[in-house]
Amino acid sequence: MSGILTLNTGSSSLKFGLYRDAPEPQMLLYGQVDEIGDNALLILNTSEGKTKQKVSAPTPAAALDHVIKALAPHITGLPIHGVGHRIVHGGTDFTKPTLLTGDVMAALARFNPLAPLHQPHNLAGVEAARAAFPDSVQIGCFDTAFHRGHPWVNDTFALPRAFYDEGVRRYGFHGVSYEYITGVIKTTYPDLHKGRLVIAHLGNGASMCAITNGKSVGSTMGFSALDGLPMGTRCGQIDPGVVLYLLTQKGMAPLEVMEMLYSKSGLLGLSGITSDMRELLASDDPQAREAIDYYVFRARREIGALTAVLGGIDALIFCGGIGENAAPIRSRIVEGLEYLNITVDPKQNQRNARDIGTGSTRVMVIPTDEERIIARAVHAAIS
Ligand SMILES: Nc1ncnc2c1ncn2[C@@H]1O[C@H](COP(=O)(O)OP(=O)(O)O)[C@@H](O)[C@H]1O
Ligand SMILES: CC(=O)OP(=O)(O)O
Ligand SMILES: [Mg+2]
Repeated sequence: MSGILTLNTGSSSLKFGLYRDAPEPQMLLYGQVDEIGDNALLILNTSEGKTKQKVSAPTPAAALDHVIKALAPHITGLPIHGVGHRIVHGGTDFTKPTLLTGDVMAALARFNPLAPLHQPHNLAGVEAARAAFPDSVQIGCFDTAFHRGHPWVNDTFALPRAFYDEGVRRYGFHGVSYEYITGVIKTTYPDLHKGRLVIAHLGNGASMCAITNGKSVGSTMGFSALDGLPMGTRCGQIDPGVVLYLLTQKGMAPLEVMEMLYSKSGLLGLSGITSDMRELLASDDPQAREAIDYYVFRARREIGALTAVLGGIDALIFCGGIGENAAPIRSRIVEGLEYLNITVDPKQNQRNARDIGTGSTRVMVIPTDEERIIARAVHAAIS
């Protein structure tokens, strides 16, 4: 009997899952360390219920130490043979789950500047897991991999050609989540699988993906995880002229601009209050309302754009923390999409039901499960 651990290490949270190895890995527990820092919170969900514990975890490695302590009683007799990691950026080369050797880690570290909120933390999680479980293999699953078959026109920017060749192109992210949702569609609704899907992954980070025949043909995220929809703290689509203005006219330093675009913009920047959609929905502050107005407007606009890429739409699928739970956001996004036969039933929407649509285009809510995709990849690697 062996165990599989999955890790999704971010700048402010570390999510983990423990599985018993099997062709369809069996989840034993899952949890997360939130707000990595001196006042972090370790949440553990087991068959016996949920526990929460304040911990001091100034770094992702320190957070992993707490996770390992919490796992100890659950992994006696279940040696961890493989640890699977969500790695946000795999560039053009890493198109499938990969053994994270020293050479691969060095190659992946080159993408740190392209995903500064994610990649360095993802890689730190790998090193911490390697040290904690020296007998295990480390497997990386890449958020960019699902998008690698994009048609060229969806991958390129209209810059001098040499930049595309050196890797300045639209990669697309959240691929592990899109792979999971596409898999659910394939097994549960085989007819729909052949159709034209727009999946909206609306979490802290957010993107949408256009899929046909189970393959990604377009995504709102591009070269970095900044592009496309506005997010918790990231700006989403922006005219590059704004960045030039900030640098050349306002005299902002490049790192200052980066910090602003990644960590001070999006819902947080517009509302001036919070990046958390729950708090914004509960607030009657006019700026909170405007932040939501912009979020909804951009989401609706991108559904239209991706529908154009697909030449029509058969299903719109919501996932991610906001997509799965925020009924008022879903109903506002679809307002005005009647022309695409997208309408929702208010009661079904309120219940976060799987099928919430009333028109000929299906509208669905499917909880994503990135950890399961990672656990399956580890199973394949260790069997
Ligand atoms: N019931 C809810 N209503 C509205 N928003 C919610 C609800 N539950 C979670 N969210 C939002 O989901 C977002 C986090 O999404 P999640 O997918 O968990 O993030 P991450 O990208 O870190 O995995 C936050 O903005 C949070 O407010
Ligand atoms: C790529 C990305 O934005 O990831 P997350 O949603 O985990 O921040
Ligand atoms: Mg997420």
